Amino acid sequence: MGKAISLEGVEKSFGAVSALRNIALGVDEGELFGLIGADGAGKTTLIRILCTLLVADHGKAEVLGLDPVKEYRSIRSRIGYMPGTFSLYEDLSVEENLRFFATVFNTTVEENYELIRDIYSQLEPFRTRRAGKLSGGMKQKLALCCALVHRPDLLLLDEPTTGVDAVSRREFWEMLQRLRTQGITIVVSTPYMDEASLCDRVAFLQEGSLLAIDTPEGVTALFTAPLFAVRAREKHRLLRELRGFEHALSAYAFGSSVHYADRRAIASAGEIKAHLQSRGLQDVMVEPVRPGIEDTFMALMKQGRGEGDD
Ligand SMILES: Nc1ncnc2c1ncn2[C@@H]1O[C@H](COP(=O)(O)OP(=O)(O)OP(=O)(O)O)[C@@H](O)[C@H]1O
Repeated sequence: MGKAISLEGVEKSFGAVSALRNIALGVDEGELFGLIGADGAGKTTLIRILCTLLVADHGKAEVLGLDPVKEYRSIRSRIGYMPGTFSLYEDLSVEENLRFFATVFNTTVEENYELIRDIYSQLEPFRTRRAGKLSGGMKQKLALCCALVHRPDLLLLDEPTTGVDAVSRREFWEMLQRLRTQGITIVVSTPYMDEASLCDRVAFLQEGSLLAIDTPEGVTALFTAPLFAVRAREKHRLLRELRGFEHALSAYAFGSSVHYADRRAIASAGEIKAHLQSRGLQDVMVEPVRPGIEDTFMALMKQGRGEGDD
């Protein structure tokens, strides 16, 4: 299988800020690839380099086998890009926006209708409505249609689900899964760690550095410490006590419980419970849990900040 994207030693700085440091990654054709990272991690910078809107300071980049500097025109005609902020014409209707993007790419909505039919059918009832008057979820769907209308080989989506409600978020990912089966390579950035598990592979970025790149299962396998879900009546105190426990590797709030990782190879729930009770905590419950992708990201972030097990 060919590579849709290949980066080696890519660097980008803005003044004193290193937005990307020594990035090496490859994305296979047909992959659904996630770029996961918090605000400021470098996701937007990376996507802008891939869609030829920014030039890297150093390193080698290839997009669809082409050079983003010398062959930016060819790349632009073969990619679909959805920026993080709403970029459509708010004064044009749904239908007019779509026709506009089709015309810019020398095609027609009819020519590639099959590709967008699923998504566009949900927008059809609002086709004469101005884009600016659509709900957040509907705006995202229209932006996706506009990015797809010329049947790109590579789709670059910058935080498409940020600020979108949970139902629209799920629907959006279902759309991406369907698009992948149509042979389109998709790179999608997100600050939501739970979305990582929906990708074929993910790259995890922190402060411009790549901390891990693997399948969701591969990332999860990096977490090897004994892990427990712990509850008690006073959650804040529980967190403090767990962090202060002499064997603690880490403890962080996780939904309604606290996930506690122990730095020893083997640790027992009974011992941790007894310790917390001896510290005066009430209604303590401790049970072993399997690490998920979010646990691994939390651990990688901690190591990335130099707070790893020392
Ligand atoms: N044009 C610019 N001028 C100066 N600094 C910039 C510029 N663009 C990005 N940065 C800085 O580079 C770093 C990476 O930013 P980037 O936008 O790529 O991160 P991100 O992961 O996309 O996060 P966000 O969700 O906030 O967009 C940040 O520290 C940001 O402030």
